[in-house]
Amino acid sequence: MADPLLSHVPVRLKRLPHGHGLPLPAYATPGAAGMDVVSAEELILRPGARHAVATGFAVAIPPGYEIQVRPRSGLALKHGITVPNTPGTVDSDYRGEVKVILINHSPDNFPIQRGDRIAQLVVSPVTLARWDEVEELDETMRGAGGFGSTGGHAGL
Ligand SMILES: O=c1ccn([C@H]2C[C@H](O)[C@@H](COP(=O)(O)OP(=O)(O)OP(=O)(O)O)O2)c(=O)[nH]1
Ligand SMILES: [Mg+2]
Repeated sequence: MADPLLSHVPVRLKRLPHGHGLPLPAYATPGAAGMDVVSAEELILRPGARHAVATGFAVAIPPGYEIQVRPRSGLALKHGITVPNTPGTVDSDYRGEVKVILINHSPDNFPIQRGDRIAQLVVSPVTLARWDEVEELDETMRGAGGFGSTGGHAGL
């Protein structure tokens, strides 16, 4: 049988000194879209605070791809911990440490241990576009209507 990993996009990853001993980002199940990524540092995220959490590695994403940094729903639902810039964008030409920006929306301190799974990384193709500037745009049924123009939430 063909190796299923053959169809995976290879991404070069360099472990940084403070990342030694940590598991690499990994899919928790065979059908997972994101790889869980762990913290390379220990900290306490106070209520309302933000922090760019170290992951302990840098990457060279192949041209034509990006890595999206997304929150974990369990942390969001149970602890109010999310990624304020979600989806975070790691560009293919970025060679610095991958960081996970976290914010604590709960009234409680949120302690993070080294090795805790804090977010997930989705490797995704990027479509590059160019602008084709014109004087007039074609007409549509929607026109300029937006922001709830087709109807609001029941009761509003
Ligand atoms: O969650 C994130 C978001 C960004 N980055 C790194 C990789 C990315 O390639 C770089 C720049 O990110 P972005 O373009 O979102 O930030 P910016 O504020 O526009 O900074 P810059 O002017 O450096 O592009 O920062 C991360 O490590 N994690
Ligand atoms: Mg930028």
